[in-house]
Amino acid sequence: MINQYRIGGQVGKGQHGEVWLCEDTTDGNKHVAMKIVKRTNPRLDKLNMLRRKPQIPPSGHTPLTEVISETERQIRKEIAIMKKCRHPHVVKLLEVIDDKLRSKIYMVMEYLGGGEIRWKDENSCPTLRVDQTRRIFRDVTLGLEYLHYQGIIHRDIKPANLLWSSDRQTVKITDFGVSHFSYAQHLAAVGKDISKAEKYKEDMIFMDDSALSKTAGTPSFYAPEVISDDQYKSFSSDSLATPAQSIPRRQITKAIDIWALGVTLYCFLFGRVPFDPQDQSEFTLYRLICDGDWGVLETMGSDRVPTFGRDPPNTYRDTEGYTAVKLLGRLMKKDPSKRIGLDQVKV
Ligand SMILES: Nc1ncnc2c1ncn2[C@@H]1O[C@H](COP(=O)(O)OP(=O)(O)OP(=O)(O)O)[C@@H](O)[C@H]1O
Repeated sequence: MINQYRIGGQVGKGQHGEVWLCEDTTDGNKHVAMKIVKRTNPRLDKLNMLRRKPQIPPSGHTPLTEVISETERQIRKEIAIMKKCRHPHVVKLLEVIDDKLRSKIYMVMEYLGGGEIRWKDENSCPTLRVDQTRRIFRDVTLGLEYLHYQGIIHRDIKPANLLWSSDRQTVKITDFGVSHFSYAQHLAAVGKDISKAEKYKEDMIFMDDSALSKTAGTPSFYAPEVISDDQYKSFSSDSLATPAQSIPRRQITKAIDIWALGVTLYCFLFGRVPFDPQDQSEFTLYRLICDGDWGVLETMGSDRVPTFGRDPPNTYRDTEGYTAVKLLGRLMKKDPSKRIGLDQVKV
């Protein structure tokens, strides 16, 4: 037992901790999910320290106990972001238990008993019908629209982070492990001026937009602007003449989630990722994402709805295939400024 929660079986394991199914004995033994994370992870802490500059250096007044590890900082950020979220298509954080004695943090969340979305079979054929994909896509779009309105960039939208509710009627966005809260983006979303902002002052620790320039998420779902010049361009032949430092870094915005939503939709419709290098190398993957095109199979979904190809003629305008391929094209526009917005996606 941890407080009122009776621990059952393990449902998953992530980079930072394990997720367990629990019963809330004060609420009719209702199922909840508990993510148990250690406050420190020496291996990850060391790796992260190498990757980033400290954001808030401990001052002479900072007690030693307040100097938190990199792992704990990430967990606190994840918790702060989840606390902001109350939406039918975003996993709900119910409670946080801080166990200082065991140096652990327990995150109690609503239990999404339907598990991960199965979108391909062993032959990489799609397992979802087009109407099922449409429903899932609608749920994710609404959840993502809410996150962006809150100023949250998820940064790891992919099928594995979309879980079914127990009744399999609803899909919810989960895993805020690499998400970012930007006060500036929140104000922009609600149409306010940053200089007049007083609220959220306690979130200063999470507002450093420079952290956005660090690559995070899952490579197959990276948007072109996420692939930093030092990862791709500095190794490309052009860069022999142009040092990587001289190429300006592109701004990372919520548009990276829209791209990842496009890759996710592609996975659901075709049972494979749009950019899949034969040599399995990360460099080729980055090149394909930045400069390559994606293919369209003749049919989409397990019900094999015709697509009419990559650039279907207007005569197919009223078909589902035409609409889906056009939508994929607008979601996966290489230039983030030309990428479709969620308001148009909904239309
Ligand atoms: N609220 C939940 N309800 C049911 N299962 C969940 C819930 N949250 C997570 N899981 C399951 O537990 C697994 C581990 O989740 P967790 O978020 O810790 O790790 P992850 O998705 O691998 O991310 P990371 O390694 O970045 O922390 C997930 O794959 C998911 O299947």
